Amino acid sequence: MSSSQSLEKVCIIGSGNWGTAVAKIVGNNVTRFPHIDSKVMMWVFEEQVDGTPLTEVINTRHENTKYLPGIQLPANVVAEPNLLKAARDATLLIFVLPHQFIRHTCVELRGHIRPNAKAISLVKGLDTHDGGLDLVSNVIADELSKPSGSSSTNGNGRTDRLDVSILSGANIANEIAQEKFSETTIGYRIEQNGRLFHDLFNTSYFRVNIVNDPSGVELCGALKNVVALGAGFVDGLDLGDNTKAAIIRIGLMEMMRIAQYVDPSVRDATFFESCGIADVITTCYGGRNRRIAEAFVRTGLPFDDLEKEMLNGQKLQGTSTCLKVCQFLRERQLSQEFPLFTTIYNICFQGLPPDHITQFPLPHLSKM
Ligand SMILES: NC(=O)C1=CN([C@@H]2O[C@H](COP(=O)(O)OP(=O)(O)OC[C@H]3O[C@@H](n4cnc5c(N)ncnc54)[C@H](O)[C@@H]3O)[C@@H](O)[C@H]2O)C=CC1
Ligand SMILES: O=C(CO)COP(=O)(O)O
Repeated sequence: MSSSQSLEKVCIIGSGNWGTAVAKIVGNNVTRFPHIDSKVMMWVFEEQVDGTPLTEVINTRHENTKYLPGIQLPANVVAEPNLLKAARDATLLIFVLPHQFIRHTCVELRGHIRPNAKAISLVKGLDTHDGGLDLVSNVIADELSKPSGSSSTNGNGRTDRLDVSILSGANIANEIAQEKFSETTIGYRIEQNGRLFHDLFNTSYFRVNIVNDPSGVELCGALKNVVALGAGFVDGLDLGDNTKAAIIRIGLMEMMRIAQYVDPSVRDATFFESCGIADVITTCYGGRNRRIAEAFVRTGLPFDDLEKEMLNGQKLQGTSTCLKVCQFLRERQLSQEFPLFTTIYNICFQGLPPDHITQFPLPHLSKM
């Protein structure tokens, strides 16, 4: 095997606001490691920007003018519109797409990734499966480890399950792209892979901590987006900081309990990592879910219209996560135990007036 074949090779699957900020970090970091190829492939869902393909804009200007304007990318980040071409040589796959695009992207990739590939998901959202909630990391592992045809191996020539770590934290992409200090959390199943991804992402301004609680890290990232909608309603109603702090506190308590219903192995301690309380706070102050929920109250327009008008192609993750989580709770007769999540759902989807955000009954304390 030649030395270039034995190098780890990185492919970033996604090129939105966070995907592009991450490309800057990873593109710079790989040049420090002799065992990692310095070329970083980035799959771009192709679109025209002022009449030019976005991939061409990125590869000539080294800037994603649509999703992360004003930030220079390292020249070793190569934008590629063909998914299979982007990922075919990669041993380190970084998934950073809005959650609604994950499954079909993985189905397209099935049978086309390297047998020794490892993955990490930066996606904050959830999927559904047979009436239950499915973690995005499971969707990625399931879809990319499924047998194709009757072969005893799967289409990628691998017999084992793809290992998928999780990265999630208080990480507003624009701030990190400007190298403002923040922390993040990697949840690993296989410690060696957690350490490998730690090295790929860690910088002086983006401090990575690794924990052996992948489901906890992932559920934090998905569920906090629902709490952020509640914070946006508070802002839209001009209710002030004490009310927002209450929403954050109650939201965190409900997140911890929902996580237990989804995966009882989730650890409470994970909620005190960057992926937990810190991400709830940052998203409830600076995130897109908060901003659109505030506009929902002030304008009365539907979320879909506001997303199109205000986000320039970026995607909201909170509303569809709220729908899936509250359906999961309802089917298990658990809604009454989660009054904040249920109220947010009723405001988003059932026409409940937003001022009900502070009018829900408190659950019995012994249940918290
Ligand atoms: N933006 C942020 O500050 C952060 C985002 N995240 C999470 O990262 C994930 C990705 O978010 P962003 O990078 O911000 O994306 P984004 O919301 O900025 O951009 C949307 C992306 O979806 C792509 N897209 C549109 N239609 C598609 C299709 N049919 N198939 C595949 N891709 C399609 C667009 O090309 C674009 O790259 C989300 O789960 C988000 O919650 C996590 C931390 C921070
Ligand atoms: O996840 C985020 C910050 O950690 C970004 O949240 P929004 O998607 O609400 O902008």
